[in-house]
Amino acid sequence: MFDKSILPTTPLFKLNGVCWNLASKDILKNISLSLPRNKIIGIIGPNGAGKSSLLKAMHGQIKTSQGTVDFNDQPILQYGLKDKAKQIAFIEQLPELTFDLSVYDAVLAGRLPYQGLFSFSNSSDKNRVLSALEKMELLDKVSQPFNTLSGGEQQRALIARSLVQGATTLLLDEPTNHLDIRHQLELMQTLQEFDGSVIMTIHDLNMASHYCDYLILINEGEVVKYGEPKEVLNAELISTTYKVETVVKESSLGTPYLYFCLAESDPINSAEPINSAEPINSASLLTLQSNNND
Ligand SMILES: Nc1ncnc2c1ncn2[C@@H]1O[C@H](COP(=O)(O)OP(=O)(O)OP(=O)(O)O)[C@@H](O)[C@H]1O
Repeated sequence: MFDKSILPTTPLFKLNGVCWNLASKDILKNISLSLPRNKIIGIIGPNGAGKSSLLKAMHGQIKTSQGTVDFNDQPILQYGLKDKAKQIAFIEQLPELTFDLSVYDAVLAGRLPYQGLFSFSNSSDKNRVLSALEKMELLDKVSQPFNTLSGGEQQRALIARSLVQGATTLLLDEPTNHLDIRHQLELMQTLQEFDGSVIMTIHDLNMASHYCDYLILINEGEVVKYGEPKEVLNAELISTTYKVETVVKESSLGTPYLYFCLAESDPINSAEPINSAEPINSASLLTLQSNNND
């Protein structure tokens, strides 16, 4: 659980001059960031920019070449595995997950950090698992093999495991990957309702604009811009970083909405917008969300 002695104003993560060099390649270059708690923060940038590497550095999965990563005012590399797992859940991209377990057992695995060498799960663990599955609307799948769930259901089961783990910080690597638009919206809504902090890599800039409180735009291992979506999703910055023509409009909710095309075409009138089709028209988005709540 979150350590109550930590002041709410203490950054969740503080990165100071983080560099990661591997085989003479600079994968992360001098990254300094101070990230607030209880927000949804999106890491955006082109393929190979270093988004997943940054997420792994925050989780202490890689030993950076220079600089420090502090989580709740303590170096992430000093956390023991169990202690870290009680606070942070790292959810990788789905294709790498091959649980040969039932949904129940996959979620119960979230209690491992709380168990001793010879202790087994008890009735309170069972209640936690069932309550998390209920929250994620997966109670009817409890005995189903995890591998047979749809991508969206697997993501929800992994979030249930994070809840059972007691983690108040979720680090997610491209959680919307492989999900159809409805499941993407459902997942983002679940993350909005999560009672804690969420940091995720995400490719869909319009989805990021709509759901993230802050964005970190990175390119070639460097932070290009960090701030609120309206500061980061600037046509010039996005055009330069992604090497596409970009036009930014304002959605009816006041968030940036971006149109793209390859250089020298007109982004709005060109035939094929490359990411989410026609405005993630906020009205229809909200209609869908409110339908889900019925
Ligand atoms: N373990 C590794 N060994 C060698 N190179 C690596 C390793 N991890 C990452 N890289 C390289 O670092 C760069 C950044 O990779 P990373 O996966 O962080 O990018 P990304 O922004 O998440 O990309 P994508 O959007 O394609 O998932 C890439 O050039 C990648 O090949």
